[in-house]
Amino acid sequence: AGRCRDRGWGWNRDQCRCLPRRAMHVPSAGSGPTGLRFLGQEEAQAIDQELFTEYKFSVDQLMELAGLSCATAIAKAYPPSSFTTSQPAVLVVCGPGNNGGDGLVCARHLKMFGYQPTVYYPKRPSKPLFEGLTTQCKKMDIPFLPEFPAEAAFIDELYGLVVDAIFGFSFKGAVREPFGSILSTLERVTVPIASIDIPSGWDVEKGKADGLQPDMLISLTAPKKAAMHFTGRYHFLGGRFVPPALQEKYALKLPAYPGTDCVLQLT
Ligand SMILES: NC(=O)C1=CN([C@@H]2O[C@H](COP(=O)(O)OP(=O)(O)OC[C@H]3O[C@@H](n4cnc5c(N)ncnc54)[C@H](O)[C@@H]3O)[C@@H](O)[C@H]2O)[C@H](O)CC1
Ligand SMILES: [K+]
Repeated sequence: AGRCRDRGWGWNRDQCRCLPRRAMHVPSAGSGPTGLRFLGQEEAQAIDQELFTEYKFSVDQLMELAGLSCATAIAKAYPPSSFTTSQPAVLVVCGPGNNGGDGLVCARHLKMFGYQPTVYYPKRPSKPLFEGLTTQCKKMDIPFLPEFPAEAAFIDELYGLVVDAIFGFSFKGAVREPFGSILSTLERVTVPIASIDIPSGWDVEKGKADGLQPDMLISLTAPKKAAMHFTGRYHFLGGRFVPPALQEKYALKLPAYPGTDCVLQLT
């Protein structure tokens, strides 16, 4: 089981054993077991835009629901009692866009749920939304790291989980600094990584075979095509805010969320 934590290895639920990730089954078509659709990058952005322009949601409304979904999914997969560190310490790494905003909301809810989150947020947009979310975290006594840990081993020692909120569905091209160095350190950590919406550094449609291999993926609204290449243990769907007419327009075929839950476990 120790090998399962090694980079390049993961738990295969079908065969109930650890396997090299490259040997695992990768679905080939554009739809998953429930028939739900995997979105392309432009389609994900179009749905996002329509939620704001046609359906009149505000970004902070949807971000709050997205971040709450992420914290809820994390609490289901990694309850505080499962941490081997003295405290349920979580490192939340936030990027410069809305994916990073989801990370800040997630950190705040994790704190409410009894975790000890620490945020690293190197590129902060000077917009009231992100400034407000940062202040909310600070006023909840969530520490912000001035520098990223230089060694993956420091992260393994101090934290039981890393939340990857660096890039979401708008990521394009080669990773620019400082995120290239951050991602190469994260690729070497052995504690589980939970990625929000897309494993950061992955092409939104094609994935990245030699990139970050998170243990958990929380797809928001609907999984993007990259999710077909996800081989970690937990895949959750969150962001239960898409009105039925919009679900129908984009033929999302979302599975039914259980009761009043804001997340649904896909695998
Ligand atoms: N409808 C929904 O499901 C909602 C999802 N949310 C979350 O929002 C992100 C998408 O947010 P967006 O701001 O459009 O983009 P990103 O966060 O993915 O990143 C943009 C940010 O990153 C920079 N960037 C892009 N490519 C690179 C690169 N190669 N190197 C370095 N930097 C790069 C870019 O300049 C921008 O600054 C979605 O995934 C969800 O997580 C909303 O919270 C709610 C609605
Ligand atoms: K991410």
